[in-house]
Amino acid sequence: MSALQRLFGGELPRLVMFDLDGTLVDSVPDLAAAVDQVLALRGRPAAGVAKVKNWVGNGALVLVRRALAGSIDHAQVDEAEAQAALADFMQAYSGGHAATTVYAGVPELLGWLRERGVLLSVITNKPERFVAPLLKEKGLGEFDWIIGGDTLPVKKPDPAGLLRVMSAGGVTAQQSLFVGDSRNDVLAARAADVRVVAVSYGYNHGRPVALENPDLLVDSLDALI
Ligand SMILES: O=C(O)COP(=O)(O)O
Ligand SMILES: [Mg+2]
Repeated sequence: MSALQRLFGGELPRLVMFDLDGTLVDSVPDLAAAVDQVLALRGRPAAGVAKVKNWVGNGALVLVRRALAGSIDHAQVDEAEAQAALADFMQAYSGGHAATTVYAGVPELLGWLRERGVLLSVITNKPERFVAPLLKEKGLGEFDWIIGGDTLPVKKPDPAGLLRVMSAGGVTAQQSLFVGDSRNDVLAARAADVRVVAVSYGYNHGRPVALENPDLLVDSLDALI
């Protein structure tokens, strides 16, 4: 029996919802390049991949606020300045996803779930406009529902995206799984009463995601099959 079936008492979930950045794709190289362009426009030194990796996960506005602050704590950043930087970021990140790569094990799990008729969704805090083009460019195939960070009035850790998708699919929380890399993913899944698998390789603000107490922690997604 697969690890996924073990987690569901011998059955398969009917719906699997995935986080995107740090779970399906390693997108930090392109995110960092866009952040560094925003900083360069302001005459500021580049942040680089290592810092940006710890700043990703709360959406584009928080990412640029952290970049302007130069730290994960962005409380002091002026809102008008942040909005101007966000506009520059959206422009810079539209440059494409050439440096973004799909994590090992992802195509295998997606193919395995599709063969079994499991419903699939992506629920990410990345702005919605970037999501479908990125999934297409990386050959990750069709998902039944995509929710971006600006699709709804709230984003993860709020469970609204998960609730919306489960309702659209006519699927209960018991029949659903969330797969993510960060605290926000675990909190959103818990708030929706959905089981959650975490991947150890992603971005969790510099903190091991095991500390967030997922139901299962895997080093690669093909460990589920
Ligand atoms: O844009 C972000 O903050 C990261 O999004 P994620 O929810 O796909 O990890
Ligand atoms: Mg993530």
